[in-house]
Amino acid sequence: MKTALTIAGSDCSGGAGIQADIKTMITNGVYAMSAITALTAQNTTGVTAIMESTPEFLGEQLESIFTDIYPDAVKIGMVSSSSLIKTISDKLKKYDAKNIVVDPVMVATSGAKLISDEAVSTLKEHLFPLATVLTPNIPEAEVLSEMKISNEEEMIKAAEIISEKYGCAVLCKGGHQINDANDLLFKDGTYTWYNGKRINNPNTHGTGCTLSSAIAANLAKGFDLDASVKRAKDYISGALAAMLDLGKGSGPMNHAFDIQSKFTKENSEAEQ
Ligand SMILES: Nc1ncnc2c1ncn2[C@@H]1O[C@H](COP(=O)(O)OP(=O)(O)OP(=O)(O)O)[C@@H](O)[C@H]1O
Ligand SMILES: Cc1ncc(COP(=O)(O)O)c(N)n1
Repeated sequence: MKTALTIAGSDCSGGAGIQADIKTMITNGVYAMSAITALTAQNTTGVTAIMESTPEFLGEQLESIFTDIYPDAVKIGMVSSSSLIKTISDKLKKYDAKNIVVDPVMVATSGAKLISDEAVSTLKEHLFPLATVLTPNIPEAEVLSEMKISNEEEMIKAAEIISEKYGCAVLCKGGHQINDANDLLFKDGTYTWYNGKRINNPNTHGTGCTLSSAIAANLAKGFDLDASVKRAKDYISGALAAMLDLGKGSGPMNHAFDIQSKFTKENSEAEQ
């Protein structure tokens, strides 16, 4: 069985972070492992507390993983401080990690800031150059390209700037309303659109985490980047279209939409 590792923060409410990543990796057919960068106390309405891992403890987690079950792909999500980012880049280099998907998580859907300003420059210097693909949303792509994005041409330009600056592919995600949930992959000087149909679902907590983990899982299985993005896009569309509605704020998606039918009959029997 192929294996994937998520290096990210825990979301105790289960919709984003490590929890979303593990659900996504399992349902995309790989064995999932996790190295936790921080514990968050959060739910669908917001983040109330963050407790970071120490760099030493994060380093120990990564040593345990890489010296035993080598990951075929690595996804990196919320990493809030420079020392944690440096620990990750040191270990990825030490173990020659492959298929690295970096989701530059900066702000949660609920509005909470998940990274310090100093850490953004450390991400750029130490982690982005190791990435196979970066997956910024539009606000993150604006920060990284230092330009405003208000149409598709500007999305292409921003992705090109980021790709050239860091020498990796860039998937600029269009979930933030510019178009119909169309994402742009800029790679090797050219671009491809991955068109999605906007699903009228207000519950989008964890979409970024889920998409990047689905890409990592498919890279782990041996698909190339284009095929992995296409498969990840199909997966997230299915998870959103399942219209799960939990919590008081922007709720989580149904990561298990594909296997849920197996349980539908017994769940409804149990409810009666
Ligand atoms: N309403 C929607 N319908 C269909 N696809 C969507 C919708 N919202 C987001 N997506 C898709 O979800 C993926 C994540 O995009 P988005 O821009 O929301 O990322 P993000 O902002 O990093 O996510 P997060 O909300 O987790 O921070 C993209 O493939 C995007 O096109
Ligand atoms: C631990 C953790 N990692 C990432 C996110 C971003 O996800 P979203 O923007 O969908 O809330 C989050 N809320 N929590």
